[in-house]
Amino acid sequence: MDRFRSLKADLRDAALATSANVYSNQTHALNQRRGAYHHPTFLTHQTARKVKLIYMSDPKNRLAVALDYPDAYQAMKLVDSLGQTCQWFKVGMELYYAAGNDMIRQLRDRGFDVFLDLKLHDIPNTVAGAVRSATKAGASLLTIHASGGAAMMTAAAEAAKAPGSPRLLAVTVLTSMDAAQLAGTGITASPADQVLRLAKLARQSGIDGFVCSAEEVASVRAATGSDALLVIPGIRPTGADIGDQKRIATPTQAIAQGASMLVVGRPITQAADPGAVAENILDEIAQAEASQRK
Ligand SMILES: O=c1ccn([C@@H]2O[C@H](COP(=O)(O)O)[C@@H](O)[C@H]2O)c(=O)[nH]1
Repeated sequence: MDRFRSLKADLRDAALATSANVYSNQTHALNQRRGAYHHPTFLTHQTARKVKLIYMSDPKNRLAVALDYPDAYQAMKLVDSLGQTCQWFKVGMELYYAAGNDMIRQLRDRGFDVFLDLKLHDIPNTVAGAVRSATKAGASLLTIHASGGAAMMTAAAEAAKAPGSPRLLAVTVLTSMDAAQLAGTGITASPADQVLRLAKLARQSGIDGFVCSAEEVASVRAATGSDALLVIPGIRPTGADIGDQKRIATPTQAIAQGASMLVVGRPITQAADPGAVAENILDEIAQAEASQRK
């Protein structure tokens, strides 16, 4: 019995590590050539007692830096200051509306992966078209709002079946909202219940990536499976300014709860030494990951 429990835990950890590594058709070959990330390496040792899965995952694939800047110059200044410390950059509305696809191209030309956080929320036909346009832009991840409903998410998922499409992430309840703010929009469910409801709806609509806070990640993981990509903003290293975020966690807490990838903006971008903060977060991710494997 113990043998099976241990194997199950190994498989769960391995699946978790796999889900943290997001492959897009467009960037996969390039990344492999560059060795920019290590796919989880599975070495199967058949021993008399059990099958052991050993894997390596790269913490760099579990951190996306939010480039919330008003122009490409400031964004690239931060990117360049980080050198090769980080692999994933998130381009949100502020930067995309100012710099457009050229911003994505610049990041990709430097070998980085792009998470396009546009939080699409419109009628199904319009969102499907936006997914097709974002595919041409070259992002690896793209967000839509789960509150757009099942028909909208199904249309987005259909559009994202085209080769080279980004993997879709359904944003559940924004991490800047608490129960009172949610109630103000007419939703009387707790953030935890509403997140779970929307994640299940997204899953049924063909979406297998979700954005929620660390407070809900364990229940979303349980409901959506080990292959789901759970992306968590509202990350605040100990002592960092909370700002407008409400449902927050440290990197260690988020990984321990089952996050696949963390999104961190201001704690890195507003720091006196962004590279040092990013490295500390990557260390925290590596340590949290290691203690999960114990
Ligand atoms: O629920 C959500 C969804 C997206 N975000 C985005 O993540 C970053 C967080 O930035 P910080 O500076 O670390 O707060 C930002 O780009 C948001 O648009 C989120 O915070 N919550």
